[in-house]
Amino acid sequence: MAKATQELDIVIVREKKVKESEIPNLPYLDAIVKETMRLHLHPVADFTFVKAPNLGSFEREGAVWGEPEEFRPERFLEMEMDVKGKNFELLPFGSGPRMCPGYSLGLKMIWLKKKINIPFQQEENYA
Ligand code: HEM
Repeated sequence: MAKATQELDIVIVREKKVKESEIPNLPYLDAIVKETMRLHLHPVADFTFVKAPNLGSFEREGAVWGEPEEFRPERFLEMEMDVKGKNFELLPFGSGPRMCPGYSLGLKMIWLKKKINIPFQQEENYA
């Protein structure tokens, strides 16, 4: 939380609200989103992956992650890994032709979650 607050202070300036276009400038918060998905979204995937039932367990695989049960967002700063179906170690939206078509909207909405609690400002040209 301290690191996330510090990143917001440096990049966004306190009291100012975060705009969607500023999300790429917040790598630590992005890493928190990914780490949360790695640890907590795989049970959802387990239910939906009818074609490959154990794909969801890669997210907690020790050989892949090292201390997989530990909440450590920093791991995503040390590696290039996205959540869009390319990296099979982390598939909160599935992969391939039946991958979640709503992933882009889903990823944006995650930043609005109350638990992360980032004050958000609507973009002026937001349709
Ligand atoms: C964080 C939010 C979300 C997560 C974690 C998520 C996750 C998933 C997963 C794991 C699948 C199954 C993929 C597969 O079988 O390979 C799926 C399918 C699907 N998702 Fe999402 N989803 C999210 C948001 C959304 C949103 C916002 C929409 C629509 C606006 C959406 C629409 C769908 C649909 C229609 C499918 C079925 C696709 C198919 O079977 O061809 N999802 N989602």
